Amino acid sequence: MAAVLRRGAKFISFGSSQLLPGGCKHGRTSTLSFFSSSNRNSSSSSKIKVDLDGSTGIAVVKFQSPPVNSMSLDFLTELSISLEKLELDKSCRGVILTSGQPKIFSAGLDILDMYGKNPEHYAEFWKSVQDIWLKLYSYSKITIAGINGSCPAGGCLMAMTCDYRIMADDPRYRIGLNETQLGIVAPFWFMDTIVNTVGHRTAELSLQFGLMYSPSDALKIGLVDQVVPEEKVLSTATETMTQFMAIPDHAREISKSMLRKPTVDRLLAFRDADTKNFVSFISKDSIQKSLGMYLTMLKQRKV
Ligand SMILES: CCCCC/C=C/C(=O)SCCNC(=O)CCNC(=O)[C@H](O)C(C)(C)COP(=O)(O)OP(=O)(O)OC[C@H]1O[C@@H](n2cnc3c(N)ncnc32)[C@H](O)[C@@H]1OP(=O)(O)O
Repeated sequence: MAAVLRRGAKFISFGSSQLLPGGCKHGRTSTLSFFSSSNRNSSSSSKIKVDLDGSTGIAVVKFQSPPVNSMSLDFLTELSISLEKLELDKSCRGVILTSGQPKIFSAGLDILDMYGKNPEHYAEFWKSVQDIWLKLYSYSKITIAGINGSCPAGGCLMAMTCDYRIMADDPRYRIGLNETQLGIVAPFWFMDTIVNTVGHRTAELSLQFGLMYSPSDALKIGLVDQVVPEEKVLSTATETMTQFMAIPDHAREISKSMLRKPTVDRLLAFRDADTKNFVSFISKDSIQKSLGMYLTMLKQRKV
């Protein structure tokens, strides 16, 4: 247990010194608004803001769940609904996922949804994690992640489901699947996703050590496709989207589907077993204790 905490503490101490600037303040806000005009269609639920430009067919989906865009059940549900609407909208051809929170793309799965709850809650939460992965990994439209901040664990998984990843060139930011550092194990479909992205050998090292990469290292191993100055993340994503859009949709879509279908089918085939595994694993006293200590450490490391 102490070893788990020490490993976790190492990541966290890297986090406080390298990932984030001092004095970072987080506001907790909630908004609900909707407007539409001839070419732009914006909607905003409390955690997800969608801005669809009808003239380009590009939708920007912005995470706005302070403080760190952690993927709670509510966040995942709202994101799933937004993505479903966009997929059905014929005027949308591509989606850019990015963050409206400074310095964070997403802190990954919300640990509070995996800690101190009952088995029914864990099952519901896990199904919503599976659902967002299934939706994004088999999404028919073009998806680009504009990674404008740190991106651990579930945040990295979400970015890896996209067709292309552009990361802000800030050496304090990190991206990777750090689960082992928390004393937990990424499920097989997280593993499949990183293997498909960076290759088997790199994924082996990455997963066992729970490595978190700087933008330049992530570029070297192919975890991200491009690193640009932070202020250019969105414009580069839009330019890249235009290049994808130059390809006939049906040919691109079928190619994507053929490449990804075996991985998607594997989770579909074992979805119930995967949920049971998660519930049983996360309910273990030792795992709950590790997560509790990790949460305490996150809170204590504040300056
Ligand atoms: C068994 C099956 C395996 C399932 C696979 C699991 C996948 C996962 O995604 S697990 C989650 C892994 N995520 C992390 O390890 C990230 C942890 N967070 C951080 O390292 C940092 O918070 C940060 C780098 C993302 C941002 O740092 P900073 O801007 O300094 O913000 P704070 O650390 O002060 O955090 C603010 C606030 O948010 C709480 N928090 C952070 N991450 C999470 C999270 N993933 N879930 C829930 N809550 C989180 C943190 O505790 C602070 O709370 P308060 O003290 O109440 O403000």
